[in-house]
Amino acid sequence: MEICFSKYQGTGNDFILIDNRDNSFPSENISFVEKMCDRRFGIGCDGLMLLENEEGFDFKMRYFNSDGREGSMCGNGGRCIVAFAYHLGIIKDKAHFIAVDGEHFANVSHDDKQLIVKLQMQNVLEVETGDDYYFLNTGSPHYTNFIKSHTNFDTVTNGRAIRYNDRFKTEGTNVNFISGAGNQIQVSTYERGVEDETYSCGTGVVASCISAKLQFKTDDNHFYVKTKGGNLEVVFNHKGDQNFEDIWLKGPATFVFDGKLDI
Ligand SMILES: N[C@H](CCC[C@H](N)C(=O)O)C(=O)O
Repeated sequence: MEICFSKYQGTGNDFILIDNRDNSFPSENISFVEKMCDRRFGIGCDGLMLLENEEGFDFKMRYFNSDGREGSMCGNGGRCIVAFAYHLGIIKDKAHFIAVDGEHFANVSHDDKQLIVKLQMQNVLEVETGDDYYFLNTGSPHYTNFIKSHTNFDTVTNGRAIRYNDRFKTEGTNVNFISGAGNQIQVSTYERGVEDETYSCGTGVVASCISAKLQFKTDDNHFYVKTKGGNLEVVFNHKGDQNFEDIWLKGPATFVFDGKLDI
């Protein structure tokens, strides 16, 4: 069997995209998905996505972490699958799709050289606030904490210590480290399911902006975020307390190459 795929990246968070509208992809085969995602024995990516048909929507997004297991929502992945649907001609400049965490709207635009996708994320109704951390779900679970500077900061070692502590070792969590102030922050993320630092994490960036809003008590609802792989913007409506609505994640979603795999 031949599998056609496309590689995309959104601020360095990279994905394999497969048009599975005919349902031919062996998605139950965890070790096969894991191998496709492997950077040495496969194509290489942080996650793999299937674009499928769903009545009432432009498409359905199914997301797999690079460990081969179907995961929770992926913000950069959501932006990339919208770009993929745009290139396939399934959508024009607007998308309405369904993912594991519910329905999403998105808009596609261009800047001088790339495709920009703005994706609406689920509302956040609850933020756990600890002495030195926040913990919230933006489609995926995110632990966030603030550091003085990213210079010489070891995201992998520090992230792994939190992800595998007694609280999180079974279910796992993504862990974000935030530096900066006000509405301009830098974020690094240790991702569960990849079990490594990724260059950017969309749901993590959203969680970090909400945490920064609560931490810095700024009036701004428009955040500018630097990640290892590029810049993202987040806007939301803070309804008060822990209640955030109309959350949008915006940034480039870029086609890298197409390929074919014989299995
Ligand atoms: N990179 C993704 C997050 C994937 C979440 C996944 N690692 C998990 O929680 O299992 C993003 O852009 O939002």
